[in-house]
Amino acid sequence: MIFNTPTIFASVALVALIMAVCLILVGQEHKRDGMRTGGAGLFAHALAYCCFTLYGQAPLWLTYGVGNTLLALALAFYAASLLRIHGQPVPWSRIFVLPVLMAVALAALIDTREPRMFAACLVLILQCLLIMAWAWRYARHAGRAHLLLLLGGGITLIGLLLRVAAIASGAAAELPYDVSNLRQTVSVSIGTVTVMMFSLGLVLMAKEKTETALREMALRDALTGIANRRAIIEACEREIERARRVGTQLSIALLDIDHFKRINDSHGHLAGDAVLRQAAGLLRQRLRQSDEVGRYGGEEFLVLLPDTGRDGALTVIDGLRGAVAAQPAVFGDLVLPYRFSAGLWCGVPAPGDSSDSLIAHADAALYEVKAAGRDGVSVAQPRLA
Ligand SMILES: Nc1nc2c(ncn2[C@@H]2O[C@H](COP(=O)(O)OP(=O)(O)OP(=O)(O)O)[C@@H](O)[C@H]2O)c(=O)[nH]1
Repeated sequence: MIFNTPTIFASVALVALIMAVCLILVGQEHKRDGMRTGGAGLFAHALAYCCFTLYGQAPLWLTYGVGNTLLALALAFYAASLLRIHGQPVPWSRIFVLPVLMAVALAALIDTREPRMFAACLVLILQCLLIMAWAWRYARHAGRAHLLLLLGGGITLIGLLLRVAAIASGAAAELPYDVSNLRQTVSVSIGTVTVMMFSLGLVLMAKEKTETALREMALRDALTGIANRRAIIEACEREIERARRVGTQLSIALLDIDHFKRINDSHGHLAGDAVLRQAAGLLRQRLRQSDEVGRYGGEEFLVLLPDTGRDGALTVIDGLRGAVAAQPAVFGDLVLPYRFSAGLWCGVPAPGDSSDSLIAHADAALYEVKAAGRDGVSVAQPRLA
């Protein structure tokens, strides 16, 4: 089916304009999430296609030169939007090199036919490749929205390569923007795919990014930055299940800072917060990557030591106690020494064991240490077979 080429240009321009207005309106609320930048790209896209619509009725420098430069500008904004959505700094001067190159090349080659067409396609191809590379690099871990950019970029690339092939094979005369034939219908309709897939891809990417950030926030303790109670209990369930399945040892340690209330009462809540932050940082720093630590309660931390039996766990806890003694917390000019007590459960989880029951054993051991004067470790008694 062959469509009238200027009509396709006008339709794409209208779609791009509507979507630009939507994104710019939505982006007002969240200035840094890349929506307004994406909207600016769509606006440039719409203007570019308006220029193409006028082909044959207005000067070539406007319909071809400005039109293609606006299209390059649109792709530059899409690339910038992608970076903004993923919290990356936008290298504005480098991003605009390709649109500037397009403007300069078309100014120099506007009176030629094949060279100017080649130059325009080449710059757009480079920009598509850049968007695809950045979508792959920055977005693939957040979800699947990057696939839309990869697909949209890929289809646009195919369209551009078909144009290059047509120009190279001497068919450039069939490609002016006011000629309607099958080749033009296919090639120009691809512009619709670019607009739809890039804009939808960017919006979904922003959504995925926000969801990832919310998920992270829901599992982090705001004060210390380590896992919160919910996250560490989930991790505990996972480790219990894994240790039971594989039949390996697991140690669960409940650490509680001694007389923490006194720190708050003597130096204020902010000093207490500084102690909690320092303790959390120290635990994270001293433990292995495969170990897990989370804030279980006010001044209580839960530590999971996979593949670690009683002796190993006692060595780890002694190491932590030594580190805490050697590195008191600091709050302004204040040096705040602190100690902690630890209750441990160690063993291979049995079928009925859950995080609740094993943490309760560690808690009972911790209670013994507190009752015996604090600043020590106790291991829950192994269950009788
Ligand atoms: N600064 C600060 N204090 C907190 C936070 N969460 C809980 N606390 C305080 O931690 C204190 C815990 O007090 P207790 O449960 O009596 O424990 P403790 O003083 O450490 O006594 P022992 O555990 O028996 O050694 C309370 O005063 C809580 O207000 C927090 O996020 N920041």
